[in-house]
Amino acid sequence: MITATNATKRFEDITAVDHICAEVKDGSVYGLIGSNGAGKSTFLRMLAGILQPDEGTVQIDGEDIFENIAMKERFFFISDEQFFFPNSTPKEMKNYYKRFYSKFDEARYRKLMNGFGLDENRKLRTFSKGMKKQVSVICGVCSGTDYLFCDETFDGLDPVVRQTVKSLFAEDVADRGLTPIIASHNLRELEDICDHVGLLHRGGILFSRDLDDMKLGMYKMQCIFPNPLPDSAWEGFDILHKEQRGSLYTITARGSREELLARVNALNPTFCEMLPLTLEEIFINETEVAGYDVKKLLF
Ligand SMILES: Nc1ncnc2c1ncn2[C@@H]1O[C@H](COP(=O)(O)OP(=O)(O)OP(=O)(O)O)[C@@H](O)[C@H]1O
Repeated sequence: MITATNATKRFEDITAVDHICAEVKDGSVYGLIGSNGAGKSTFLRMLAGILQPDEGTVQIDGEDIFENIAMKERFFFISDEQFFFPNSTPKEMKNYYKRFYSKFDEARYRKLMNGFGLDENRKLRTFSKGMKKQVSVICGVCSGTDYLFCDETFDGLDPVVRQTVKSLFAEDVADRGLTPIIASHNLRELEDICDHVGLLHRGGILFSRDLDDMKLGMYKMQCIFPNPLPDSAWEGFDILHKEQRGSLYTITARGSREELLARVNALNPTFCEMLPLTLEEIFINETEVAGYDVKKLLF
């Protein structure tokens, strides 16, 4: 398990990460969301042992990460600014990682390189940004580490590759309990992969939730009422959001599915359906309730 306790990092007068406390459970997919400059990369660089916290601790299974050689084999960092040796090829990078990561799965590396249509003997400097990211992802998942730290990993990948990469991560989470921590400024990007999201703002974690908990007991309903309803009709509902366009009402409310349906049906709609909530909607609703305007922070 990864634990950050009051982790703080300053660059002269800038506090990039400000007393972060977070726990990342093994086998979960943790999304780290935040606007530009929120501190996501700095936090990941602390997790990867590149930066030493000025205050607090960042630990894996109770052991500090910084300058802990044995710990380095437990994670792979797919940095936003990827590092490859000058003039190297994917094959040379793979051989380097193989020396470093004892569980490196070469057969899988070959399969994935072929699957992605990448030439392992071509110089990486001749690869596109997206192709370089693909090589990093392949090396990352093949390294057999417990943790994968991803900084804007989906940026620059086309939609098909993005989905493939998400599937690869999901496979490893299910098969061998991999724990990816994915930093992104795009909540939508994490919609279908994360089970826990932390919202970082000005170096601090503003909000951190399990998505299952957030989804539980929150529903969106679209209903048509032939006649306008008085506001009093909604009394007794725990409404998070209400929108009316003519006879169409879109309501987001807390409660059990059955209870909400029964209440709405008692108002005699001509039509009513339950719609799935997007991660963005859940987050906006939850943070609004907590007094934050997340739209200003992320969009
Ligand atoms: N090496 C550094 N020297 C000085 N300031 C730094 C350094 N690295 C980061 N910072 C500052 O720390 C703050 C957080 O930066 P960081 O890169 O962690 O944000 P981020 O959330 O990853 O942003 P983005 O989404 O734009 O990549 C910013 O104000 C940034 O200018």
